[in-house]
This record gives sequence, C-alpha cells and structure tokens, in this order.
Amino acid sequence: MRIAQALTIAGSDNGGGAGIQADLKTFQELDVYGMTVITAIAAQNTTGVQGVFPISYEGIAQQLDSTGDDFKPNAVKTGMLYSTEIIQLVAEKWRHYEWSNLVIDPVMVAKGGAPLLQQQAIQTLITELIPHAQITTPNIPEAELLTGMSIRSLSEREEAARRLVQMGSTYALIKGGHDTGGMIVDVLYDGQSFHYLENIRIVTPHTHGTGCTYSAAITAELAKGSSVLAAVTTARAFIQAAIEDELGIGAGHGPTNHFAYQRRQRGEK
Ligand SMILES: Nc1ncnc2c1ncn2[C@@H]1O[C@H](COP(=O)(O)OP(=O)(O)OP(=O)(O)O)[C@@H](O)[C@H]1O
Ligand SMILES: Cc1ncc(COP(=O)(O)O)c(N)n1
Repeated sequence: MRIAQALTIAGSDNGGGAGIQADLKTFQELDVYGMTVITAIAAQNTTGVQGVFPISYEGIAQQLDSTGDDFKPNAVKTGMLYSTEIIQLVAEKWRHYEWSNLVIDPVMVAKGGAPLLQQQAIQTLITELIPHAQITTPNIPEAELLTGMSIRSLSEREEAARRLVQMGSTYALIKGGHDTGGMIVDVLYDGQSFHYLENIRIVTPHTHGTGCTYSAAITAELAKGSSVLAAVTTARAFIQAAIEDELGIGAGHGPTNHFAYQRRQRGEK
C-alpha cells in the first residue's frame, strides 16, 4: 500500500484541538501518514494558554534532520514557529532536504491572546520562509501584520493577498473567520485570479484550532496530489463540518470535530 505522507512543524497543544495534535488528527482522517517536528510545548486548555516552553534549537534541528534523512514528505506545513532562530532553521532545512508543497499557517497569537510568535520574528517569516510557500494562510490580523496594511473591506483582503504573492508565496489564502457578519468569505489568490470560498458563519464558542485544522487539511490534500484550488475546497468543507458538528468539550473555546467530515462522507450522523 502506498500512502501520501505529510510533515507538520508546529507547537504542541496538550488539549488536542490545535497545533500538532490537530494536524495529525486531520492527516489521519484524510488518509495521509503524518509526521511531526515539535517546536514548542504550549500548556493550554479551552480557557487559554497557561505556559509556552520552546524546544531547544538543537532539539528542533535534530528532529528536522531525523525526519529529512529518512522520510520524503509529499507536503509540509508550518504552524507555531515561535522565534526568528526557529524560522531560519526551518528555512535552511527546507532548502537542504528539497521538500515541496510548503503550507505556511503564520500562527502568531492564540485565541485568548497569548503570543505564539515573537514580534521580531514576523520579518524573518516574510524574508526567509514565505518565498518558499506554495500557500500562506493568514487570518485577518495575521495578514495585517504581514502586509503592514489594515484590512476591512473585501478589496483590502484582495490587496493583502496580492502582497503575500509578491513576497513569494505562490498562493495566498486570507481567511475570513475574524470578520463579523453571517457569511464568512475566505479569499484565495493564485497570482492572477481570485477565488472566493463563502460559508455560513456557525454560532459556536468551539473554534479552537480552526486555522491549524484548515491548513492541515490543505496540506493533506496537496500531499495526495490535489491542485491548490481543489485542496482548499476540500479543506474548507472539512473545517465547516468540524465546526458545525461541535463536540462541546471543555469549559471555554473547545476543539473542533475532526471526525465530522469523514462521518458525513460515509453518510453517518
Ligand atoms: N464560526 C465559524 N463558522 C464557520 N467557519 C468558521 C468559523 N470560525 C472560523 N471559521 C473558518 O475556519 C477557518 C479558520 O478560521 P479563522 O479565520 O478564525 O482562522 P484562525 O484565526 O487562524 O483560526 P484559529 O486561530 O482558531 O486557529 C476559516 O476558513 C474560517 O472561515
Ligand atoms: C500549539 C498551538 N498552535 C496554534 C494555536 C492556535 O490556535 P488558536 O488560535 O485556535 O488558539 C494554538 N493555540 N496552539
């Protein structure tokens, strides 16, 4: 049996809703073999982040080498990278191992406001990693910090996507989850034309890890050989189902339901 393989380079969420745990669950649900390089341990639950403990530089470098020396992932995603040094290291190993299909989820701040990327590392993300990206998937506040512009209107979302492509990302996906209103519009730009993914906003507190899960689903689909547009379309359906069929875990912002998409595909409730 041949199986597509994907690697996630991200932080750990012991609560299982975001970070590498969300990524692995998503890979598994989409029939992709998952591997991890852990950058930091975030102690957190549905009420917030209680602590962040970065893995040492050597610890991350060794995980990247142990992975790269033996495995050939068909796609790679990055989530919480935390510092300039880690971003530079990932960029160096990316070139060294000649990986492909890089999905960058530029994780900066957790839902409750805890910083997951040091302020000064944003510029390093722009210069070192984004030029290697097949697709970069910021939410609106992340897109504002990356592009230096404020984003209110749809045309500003399009302009932010243009700027990300100018920085070297082949595709840009500006996610609309932080917008207000009944419909959520995610804007995908391929350097020439825009695609709009519109979905009904589900009213629920259980949206912890939506960005992680969405970008992991894109990564899984790219690993299986889908085009970027097809990968984003499937991933959008995956995250919509995961938010809609809520699990109701925890006292605060609970995780999304990673089982929901495949259960629906099988005709189960
Ligand atoms: N309430 C909701 N109903 C439907 N879709 C949602 C909802 N909240 C988020 N989404 C979708 O989930 C995806 C990611 O959401 P968002 O834009 O909030 O990213 P994010 O801030 O990176 O997520 P997170 O910080 O939770 O990991 C987007 O496609 C967004 O449209
Ligand atoms: C390890 C890790 N990575 C990413 C997030 C972002 O997810 P959210 O914005 O939903 O808190 C997180 N909380 N923890």
